[in-house]
Order: sequence, then structure tokens, then C-alpha cells
Amino acid sequence: MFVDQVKIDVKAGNGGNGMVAFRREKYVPNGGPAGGDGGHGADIIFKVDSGMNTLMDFRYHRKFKAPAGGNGANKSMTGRSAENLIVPVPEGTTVINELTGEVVGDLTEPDQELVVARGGRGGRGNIHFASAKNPAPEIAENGEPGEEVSLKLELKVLADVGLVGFPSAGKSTLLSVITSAKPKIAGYHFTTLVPNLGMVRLNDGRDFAVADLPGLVEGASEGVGLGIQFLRHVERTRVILHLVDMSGEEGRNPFEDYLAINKELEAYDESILDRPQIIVATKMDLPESNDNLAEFKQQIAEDDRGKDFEVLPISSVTHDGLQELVQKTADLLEQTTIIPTKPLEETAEYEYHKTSDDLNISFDDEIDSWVIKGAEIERLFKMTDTMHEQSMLRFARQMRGMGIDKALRDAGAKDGDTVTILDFSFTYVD
Ligand SMILES: Nc1nc2c(ncn2[C@@H]2O[C@H](COP(=O)(O)OP(=O)(O)OP(=O)(O)O)[C@@H](O)[C@H]2O)c(=O)[nH]1
Ligand SMILES: [Mg+2]
Repeated sequence: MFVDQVKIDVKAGNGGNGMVAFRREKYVPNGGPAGGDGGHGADIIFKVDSGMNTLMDFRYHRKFKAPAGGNGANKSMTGRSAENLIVPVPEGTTVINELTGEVVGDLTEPDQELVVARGGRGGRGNIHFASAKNPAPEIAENGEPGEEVSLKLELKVLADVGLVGFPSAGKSTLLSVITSAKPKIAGYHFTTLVPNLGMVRLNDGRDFAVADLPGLVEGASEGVGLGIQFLRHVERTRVILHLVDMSGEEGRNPFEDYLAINKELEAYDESILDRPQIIVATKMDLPESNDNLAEFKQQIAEDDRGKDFEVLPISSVTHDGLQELVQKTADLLEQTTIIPTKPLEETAEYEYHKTSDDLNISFDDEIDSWVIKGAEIERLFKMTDTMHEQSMLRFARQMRGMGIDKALRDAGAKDGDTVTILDFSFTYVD
């Protein structure tokens, strides 16, 4: 389960100011007070929109400001009340006050509404301040300011489609060109350390959520490389896009890569290979790719499982084949009813080491979803040649950033202990 999370600021509309005015009537030298009240400032209201599946839209729009009420006018006219600002959110959104951590509300029903910031009351005009002593008051109230609050929105998202493949096969690049996600992309292995999520929207209105997963290597199902915790995400996706680099760079052989990855998926859970899979032949813009693809297609035609899978060539650079890929993926999703039924509990293993100074970065205490079972089990991140030290270091940092270290310390983990962490979920924090 991914927790899509975003922080936003909302500011409801200020109330309009009350007016100081007096009646001006013919032949009446000093009329009584006639300043009207200010109008009500707009509320900010979240409303469930069943067409939304993620909080992606909020990544590009983080500040919401509602209009102020109109000021009061003369002739006792009340200012116009501002129209409330309705902000659509996906079903299942939890709204949390960023400052206090208090849950403001859960939006779980279609069309459900939640006022997240109240507009200010309009100020009273001078007609309200007239008294026997002061029949012509020169005072009026200003409108109340609208509520202003920082909110954290959280949404649990299941990915429909998982991108799997060898490191550097082009998974993150593909995600970046078919969705608005901006994952890190680089020419070294294990660039992606935790899954990235993106939404694909088709012109025909269909959409699906794609998880870009860290690269898999031989032994992944036993914890090599970034370990098996990411395979758990594959387990929950309905369709697998298996990316195979056709460029032959670094002396790689596409068919061998393909077999190695499937072997890991199978070793992890046999039933995963029964799941619909599209083989995505990547980097078709590179010179050797065409020849390699021809050979790959011959090899796969003779492979027991592979022969049933479609091979779609793409280039994320020229965008060739992308349209067809997303269409076919959406079609396949429509035909696929498998809903992964593994228990929700996830586990991950993490070898605890006392934080060395050079890696000591601040802990993110906000994340409290780690449950420590206790020190047990053998070691977990086996280093491989493909995972160079820098990647390991970055991964360690990332884990720290998630607050695991602190949680482990609090649970009494000792240097060198390996622990199992339950309730493993990825939280996106900007
Ligand atoms: N020429 C070409 N290069 C590509 C294409 N797609 C990806 N690349 C390059 O391949 C390298 C690896 O791309 P990524 O998208 O980071 O690969 P990844 O599969 O996410 O890798 P990991 O996160 O390490 O598992 C980068 O240098 C990309 O620019 C493509 O279609 N054509
Ligand atoms: Mg990547």
C-alpha cells in the first residue's frame, strides 16, 4: 500500500468590512448612520470527486485562497457574501491539521463535503453602533480574517500496474513520460530506492496508477540488492509491465535479463507469473536495439511462459510506442479481475547499525507507521557487485529519513541486530 501524501496551505476568505456612512436626504442636514455590514468570506470546502484516484493534482497546486466578502456599502447595504471555494479530493482522503496532527476529517463517501477553513464574518456597519449618546457613530468593524491552516492530505493507493525490470532498464524514465511524476533518473543502477507512483490518464477518460519499482537483480527474492520488500508491491499489482533494455549496453543480453527477472518473481511467488504481463522492449532509439529485438522475439517465442506475452517496443526518448503501450495496458486492466489477496501486513527487514556521524541526518519523526517486532532473523541487505557503495549509502540515508533508525533505537535494537519491521508502507514526503 502506498501512502500518497501532500501538504497544502488553505486560507479562507476574509469577511468584508463594515461601512461608515450616513443618510443623505434632501432637506435633512444630518441623516442617521447608514453604513452596511460586510459580506461573509468564502469557506474552503473539500468535496469527494469519484473521478480522482490520487493526490497528484495537489503537487502542482498547493495553495488555496478563497475570496473575501464584499465590504458594506451606504444606504445600509450589506456586502456580497463570497462564494465558497470547493476543492475536489479523491475518495478515501484523510485530512490532518499539519500543526496539531489532529485529524480534521475522513472523506469516505461519494460527494461528501468537509469545511476545512471557515470564511471570516463580515464586520458590522455603523448602523449597529448608533446609541442615544452617539446617534452618528463614526465607527464600523473590520471583517474577521478567514481561517488559515496548513493541512496534510493522505490517501492510501494501490497501484494497478507495476514496472519491473533490471536496474537501468528505463522504468523511471517510462514513468516520467507517461505520467506527471518526476522520478529520479540516472545512468547508474539502483537509482530508484523506493517506489514512485504516477497516474496515467488516457484521452478516453480511463486511468490507472503505475508503480515504478526499484530494479531487481538475481537473488532479489532472497534479499539481494534492494531486497524483497519491493516484490511485495508487485504482488499487489494487477498487471506487470516487464521492461527489458534492448540496447545491449554493458554487454547485457536482453533475453537473459528477462529470464533472470522472471525467475526472481517466480521464486518470490509462483502465482505472480500468471499475472498478465506485457514485455516492454525499451531504448529502441539506440543503434543495436533493432537487431537485439529481432533475436529476443525469436527466443521468447520458444519460451514456455514468454510466448504468451506480448512484446511492445518503445522509446521513452522519441516516445515511439508509448501510446500503444498505455492503450494495451488499460485494455489488459479491464480484462483483469485478479485482486491480489495476500494479507495486508507487510514486513521488511533492516539491519540496524549504529548511526555513524557522516550519515547522521535528521530523523523524520512524523512517520509513525513503523512497528518493530523485535530483533530476530538473519542479515538482510546482502551487497552485490551491481549495487555500488554509493547506492547503499543513499539507501541507508533514505531509510533514516523515514525514521526507521529512531524507531529501532527506541525499541532497543543493538548494533548489528537484524529486525523485522511490520506495516511496511512508503510515505511520500517532499
Ligand atoms: N536512449 C535511451 N535511453 C533511455 C531510455 N529510457 C531510459 N534511458 C536511459 O537509461 C538510464 C536508466 O534509466 P532509468 O529510467 O533511471 O532506469 P530504471 O530502470 O528506473 O533504473 P533503476 O531505478 O536503477 O532500477 C538513464 O540514463 C536514462 O536516460 C530510452 O528510451 N532511450
Ligand atoms: Mg528507476
